Amino acid sequence: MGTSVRSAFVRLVRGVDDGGNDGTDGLPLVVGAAVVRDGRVLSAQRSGPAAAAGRWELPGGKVEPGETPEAALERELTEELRLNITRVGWLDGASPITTGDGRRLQLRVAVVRAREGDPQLTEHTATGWLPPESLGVVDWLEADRPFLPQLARVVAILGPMRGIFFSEEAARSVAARLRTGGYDAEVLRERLSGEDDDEDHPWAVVSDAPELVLDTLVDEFDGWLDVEEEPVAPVIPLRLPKAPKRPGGQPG
Ligand SMILES: Nc1nc2c([nH]c(=O)n2[C@H]2C[C@H](O)[C@@H](COP(=O)(O)OP(=O)(O)OP(=O)(O)O)O2)c(=O)[nH]1
Repeated sequence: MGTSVRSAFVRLVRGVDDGGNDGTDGLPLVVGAAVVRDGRVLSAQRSGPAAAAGRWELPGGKVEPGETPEAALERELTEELRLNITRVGWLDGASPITTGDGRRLQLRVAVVRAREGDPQLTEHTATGWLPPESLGVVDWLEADRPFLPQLARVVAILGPMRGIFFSEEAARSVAARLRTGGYDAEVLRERLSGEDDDEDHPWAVVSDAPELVLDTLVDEFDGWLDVEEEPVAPVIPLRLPKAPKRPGGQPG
């Protein structure tokens, strides 16, 4: 990608970050992971402090000084639940948090995949996998609630494939075209602010459209298809009989 395109992208992302009117500007960041597996979202029940104990959250925690939000997510998910994650994209928006001792923070949420293995409890008292239509059944921390409608839509359509674009405009145009064609489509932001790295993907369109449809739009809007690798099931050797089976073993 050329420098001018990249810096335009960086400005674009920063502009979106700065332009928010949700009162979260500049507040220290807490990142939460919506781990999605088999169409369900992992929720985790807090063990403390007293005011939050028993309530549900997206596993994660505070971003440490000098740490990227992505690294913080990976660290927290390993520490708290022993899960190795890959990131799918950041949901839009940030939500203000006021802690029990009066500190103000902001919550951002990423949709992630966990490689393999079940979550192991180290800090939480329980975990549960919620289908998108039942996200509201648990008692979420306040800051998580604004994300639930968006999260439900993304989970409902999250397939193994998505289109990636370097401009928000392209991603939103593709999503609009898909919706016009009768498909569901959501735009996810791939990172919080412009880090200059060719490997980083700025905007993703998640849709239930068939590959051919998404592929055509990806070509037209100068993006590419990102195919999520599905875990490969282990091959269990079949135990085949060595001879034809006949009742009583008699020749037929
Ligand atoms: N992890 C997480 N914290 C959330 C969510 N929603 C929400 O309001 N919070 C609040 C609870 C806490 O006040 C704060 C995050 O604190 P934490 O205790 O999880 O963070 P941490 O692991 O970095 O903790 P610490 O040991 O540094 O205190 O954000 C959420 O979905 N996930």
